[in-house]
Amino acid sequence: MELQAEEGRLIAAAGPGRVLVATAVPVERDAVAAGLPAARAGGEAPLDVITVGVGPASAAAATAAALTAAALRDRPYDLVVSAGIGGGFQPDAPVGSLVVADEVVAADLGAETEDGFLPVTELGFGTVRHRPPGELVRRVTEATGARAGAVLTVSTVTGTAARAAALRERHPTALAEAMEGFGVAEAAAAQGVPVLEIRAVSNPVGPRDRDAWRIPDALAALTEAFGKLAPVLEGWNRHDR
Ligand SMILES: O=C(O)c1cccc(C(=O)CC[C@H]2O[C@@H](n3cnc4c(=O)[nH]cnc43)[C@H](O)[C@@H]2O)c1
Repeated sequence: MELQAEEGRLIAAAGPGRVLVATAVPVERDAVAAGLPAARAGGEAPLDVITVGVGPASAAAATAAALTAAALRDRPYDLVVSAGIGGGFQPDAPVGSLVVADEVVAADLGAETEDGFLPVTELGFGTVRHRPPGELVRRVTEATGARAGAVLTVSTVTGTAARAAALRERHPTALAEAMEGFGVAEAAAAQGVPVLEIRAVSNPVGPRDRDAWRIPDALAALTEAFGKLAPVLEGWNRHDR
């Protein structure tokens, strides 16, 4: 496999569409890269896998920097993928399973009131939702067997059954939560680039229980998924939307 290592990132082969995969931490980056096919000699349009840090702010800043750098080199990306491990809402997203976001939702961006949570959109600001291209989501589910549903972005990992239930009540289609998707999506949207989010479930969303974590299994699921996804991502371009 032709794989160039640079500071904080790996470059592997892809096809016509330029794809940026944003993972939070190096183990996730390496799990994604391990699933990618060998680069074609002299191949154009690499698929880049980078680390963007934990949490939406770090993810947005690092993704924006990578997108801007690529655009300034006249090699803009056609698609950004937020990928990594995440918590799964039970029983719909069991540990070890794969989830693809049909919506990337900022679940705790808003205000607490006596009557409950208000998203920033109801306060008159911004956005709390990005929608990946439906056709691409469909192709990902077909290629990998991933379930499609909302993936929530939170700044605080859920640690109680009560909070898990409250999130699910506000977002009935939610299958997973993680901490970077919305930040990656905001950076992509600011540059007019579509976004996708893929999460391998490492733990249930709910009461904190480190013994229930299955990080190696989730990383293996991520590797397997990207093995199947490479042709889908390569073959897709933003005009397919
Ligand atoms: O110490 C804890 O109780 C705890 C529980 C869940 C996650 C963490 C992390 O520090 C990992 C954050 C990291 O992994 C993604 N992730 C994985 N599972 C979840 C989750 O259930 N809720 C939110 N994020 C999760 C996340 O995207 C970060 O990159 C600690």
